[in-house]
Amino acid sequence: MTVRIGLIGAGGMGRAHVSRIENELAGGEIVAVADVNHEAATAVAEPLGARAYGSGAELIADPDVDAVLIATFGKVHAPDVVRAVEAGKYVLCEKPLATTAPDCLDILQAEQKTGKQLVTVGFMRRFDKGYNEMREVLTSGRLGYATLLHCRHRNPSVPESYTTRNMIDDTAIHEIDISRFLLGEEIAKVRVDTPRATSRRFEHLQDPLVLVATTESGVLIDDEVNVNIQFGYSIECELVLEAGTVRLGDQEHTVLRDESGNRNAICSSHIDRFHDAFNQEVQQWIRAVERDEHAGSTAWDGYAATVVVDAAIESLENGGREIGVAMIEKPAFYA
Ligand SMILES: NC(=O)c1ccc[n+]([C@@H]2O[C@H](COP(=O)([O-])OP(=O)(O)OC[C@H]3O[C@@H](n4cnc5c(N)ncnc54)[C@H](O)[C@@H]3O)[C@@H](O)[C@H]2O)c1
Ligand SMILES: O[C@H]1[C@H](O)[C@@H](O)[C@H](O)[C@@H](O)[C@H]1O
Repeated sequence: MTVRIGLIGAGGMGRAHVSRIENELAGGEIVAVADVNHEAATAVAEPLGARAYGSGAELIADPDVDAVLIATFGKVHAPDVVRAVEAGKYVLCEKPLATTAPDCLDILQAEQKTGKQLVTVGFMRRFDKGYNEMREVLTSGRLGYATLLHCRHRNPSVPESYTTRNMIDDTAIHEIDISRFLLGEEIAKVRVDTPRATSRRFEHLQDPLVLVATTESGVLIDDEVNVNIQFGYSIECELVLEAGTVRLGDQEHTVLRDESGNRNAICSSHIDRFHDAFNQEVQQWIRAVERDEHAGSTAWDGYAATVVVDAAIESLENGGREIGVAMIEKPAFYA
């Protein structure tokens, strides 16, 4: 069976997913594309012989769409996720699931009503080889339990429209999710530190930021979010255990050695750094939809990350005060 996929959001991420589904992965085809910018939808749809729509609602109602891939702006994800779920369609929604906890709760409620897990959140780092090896070191128990997790999320630059809030709800959300994935527990409290700002930023940005979070068992997580580092895209992570440490290895496949020394190439964005993880994520989702099964992170994971984002933003707005993360009790549906 070929899974007939409808894409909502024909921007950078949407087009990257179309390219992987059409050229690199098996088992899926794009049959419809929706974007509020109808021209953008048509430009992606036409070469594929797919239908173009001006809204997610029309695309979700199309009976030829088996499953929905959402790559619109985070703050507009929720209504389309709810519509897709109510239509009984599997949905892979780019991160964040939604930008507020109430929007995430609407999704959790809609999904539970169907009695079936239909929502996957695009936390693609969960498919990265390095993070999975780190997790294996922790779960094997051979180095004891975790005490600290050091993370760095560095982007070369961001557009002027990018806000300080986005540094948390769009960028740090990756570390919030991967910390939960690695450590297997929830984050209990968080604060945001604001060091001296770089001159290489737009004036309105508080860049860099450091999120300092503590998990339920007391593991301390520090996450440097630095979105104007200039030199490239650099994601680092080190887990400290009782009897050793494990960190993500070098991001590139080769190291060049010549008269200038040893060096490897620098990634330029999430597209090259997480190419394999994105492919794994989308391929596993397509295969799972074929089998009528859920794959990847759940709507609960989307909610759990967003409540930490909310607490971090509250901290930022209150001079870096530590804020407790207020979560609902996890429904048995997501156990
Ligand atoms: N996993 C990752 O590492 C990663 C990387 C980049 C972006 N993303 C996520 O992908 C999503 C899209 O990001 P992007 O960089 O492609 O943004 P983008 O601005 O390039 O594209 C977004 C598109 O959505 C369309 N759109 C906006 N609101 C809409 C609506 N209500 N209905 C239909 N179309 C609508 C816009 O017209 C635009 O074409 C975001 O959620 C972002 O966080 C994830
Ligand atoms: O590092 C990038 C960057 O911070 C983007 O703004 C975000 O949308 C991506 O998801 C992330 O991988």
